[in-house]
Amino acid sequence: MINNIWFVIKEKKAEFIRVLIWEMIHGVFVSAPLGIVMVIIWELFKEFPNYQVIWSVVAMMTVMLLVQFYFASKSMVKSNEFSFELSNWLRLKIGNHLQRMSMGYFKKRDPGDIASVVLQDVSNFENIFAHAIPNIASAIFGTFTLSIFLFWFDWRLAICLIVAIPLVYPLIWISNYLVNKFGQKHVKARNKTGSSFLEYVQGIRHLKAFGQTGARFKSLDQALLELKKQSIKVEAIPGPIVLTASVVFEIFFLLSIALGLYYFQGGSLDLQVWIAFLILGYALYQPLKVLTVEYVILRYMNVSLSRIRELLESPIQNDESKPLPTSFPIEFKNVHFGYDERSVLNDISFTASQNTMTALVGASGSGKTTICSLLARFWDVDKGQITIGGIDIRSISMDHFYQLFSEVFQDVYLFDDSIYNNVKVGKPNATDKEVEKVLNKAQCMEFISKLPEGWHTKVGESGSKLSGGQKQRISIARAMLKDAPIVLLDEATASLDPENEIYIQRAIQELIKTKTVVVIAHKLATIQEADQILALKEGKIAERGTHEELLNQRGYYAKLWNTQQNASGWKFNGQNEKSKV
Ligand SMILES: Nc1ncnc2c1ncn2[C@@H]1O[C@H](COP(=O)(O)OP(=O)(O)OP(=O)(O)O)[C@@H](O)[C@H]1O
Repeated sequence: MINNIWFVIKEKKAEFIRVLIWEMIHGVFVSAPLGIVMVIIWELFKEFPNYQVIWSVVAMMTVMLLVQFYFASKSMVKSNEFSFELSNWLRLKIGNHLQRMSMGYFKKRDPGDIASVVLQDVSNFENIFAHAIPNIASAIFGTFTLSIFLFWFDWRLAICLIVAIPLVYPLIWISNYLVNKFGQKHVKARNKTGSSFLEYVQGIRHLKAFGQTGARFKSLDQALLELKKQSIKVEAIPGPIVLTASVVFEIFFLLSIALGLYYFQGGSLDLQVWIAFLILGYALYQPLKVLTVEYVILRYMNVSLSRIRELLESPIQNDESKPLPTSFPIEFKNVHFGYDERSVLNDISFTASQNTMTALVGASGSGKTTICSLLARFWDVDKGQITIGGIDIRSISMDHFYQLFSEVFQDVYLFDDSIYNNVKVGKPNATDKEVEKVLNKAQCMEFISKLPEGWHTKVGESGSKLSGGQKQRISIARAMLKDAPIVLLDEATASLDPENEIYIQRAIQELIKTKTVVVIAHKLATIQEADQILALKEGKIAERGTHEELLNQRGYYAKLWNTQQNASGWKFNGQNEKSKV
């Protein structure tokens, strides 16, 4: 557990130790007045009490109480500030780490689970530093201070009280085991509920359409029931442990009373010392009870710490800073790649010269998207190499790497913000003039002028207030503003009506001027002008050349072309029959 804490906060150790020192001092000042008050009892038991001494002790205690108040408020503020700052810092650290991980990680791990680490586990982590550790530090030092007084008064009775502490250890061991076991199950149930909710809410439109809301709700209901069951179990663990620990402490307190009586009757213990033990002995166990509860909580939080650590230890993509490319031809050299065990790309080699257009075509599943994903480093190649300007893309730092690309995908992602701000994502310091220019070039002004607030109109979540074609044009404007030397286009016009398609084709022509372009196109008619066309078949390049060259080969590409030409004659006339237009 300590290992996990140290690992997660390694850059913040010094601050943590400073906060801990405040807590320790606080713990000492909570217990010290109790020991000092015994001096009054001592004095009162004397035949001629010195009231001067008693007044001095009262004055001293007043000062100590003020100091205690000062340290209590200081340590509370400091530990809260530190924990909030720490959780904020940790979320950024995780975000930064996630950014540098390959897409493979996100495909394998449930996004709801990742969100749960960032939100729930980091909240638990915050509680460790805001409550658990401060309480534990203060309890340990409080107990330590009282123990010093007890040993000073009478070591025999002090040992009798202290001996209870190691006896509670087996309980701690059991709690470790139980909390680990049930804590993991609880976290699993919590994640499952989160994911089920997410899936339910995201898919509610489709569930309604297919009349499946009831069936899906059942699985959500089951997840909630499981969470309830695991929550009860995890909540129930501290109860018996804390209770048993309390019983052990009470027993040893009673034993110390009996032992004190025995020594008192035997004449080896003064009455005032015995009274001191009756008071301080009881007080000694109070912080220890707090300690037991907090320790069990801390063990549970350790499940969260392990999850945070596991995420932070997941490998990131190598991004050593080597020389940056100064020209932008792309080269695939004998690239092999598979998502899992199954090979998807086999020995892919091609060069896309600077400022030329390379089109990827082929049947569904032939590997077109995978080639673009490897080029954009969503994944890294298994074998072979991809270079830009002669430099292996794995050795370009991620920050620089993403500046090399503009991507226009079919699946456009827009932020729930204004059109203006969505476009400015491409270049945050762009002037209004630049934004206007790209919106014009991307054929957006025509529909923006009809919106109530022009380019300040909010687009809704994921651009829900705009049509597919409008969203795509905005994403093209964003890519234009970024003005990156390489453009990746993925089926940008696949599902558009003819009018939108014309607008988008115009916008794309503007975007790709003087760029190195790699385009995935299902509509072969749109890439007839490409400098080279790679026809992919089952993860291999079956043919390559210009449109004319490939048609003349009368091979795979020519077949695809002919099929599409024929398919363009499909007409829906009510009975799904084929007829030439
Ligand atoms: N994330 C993934 N995990 C596992 N397999 C995948 C993943 N993405 C794609 N595949 C598989 O890799 C193969 C190539 O897929 P890819 O998406 O590159 O094909 P594509 O030519 O772009 O297809 P489409 O034209 O339908 O988009 C397919 O068999 C697909 O099932």
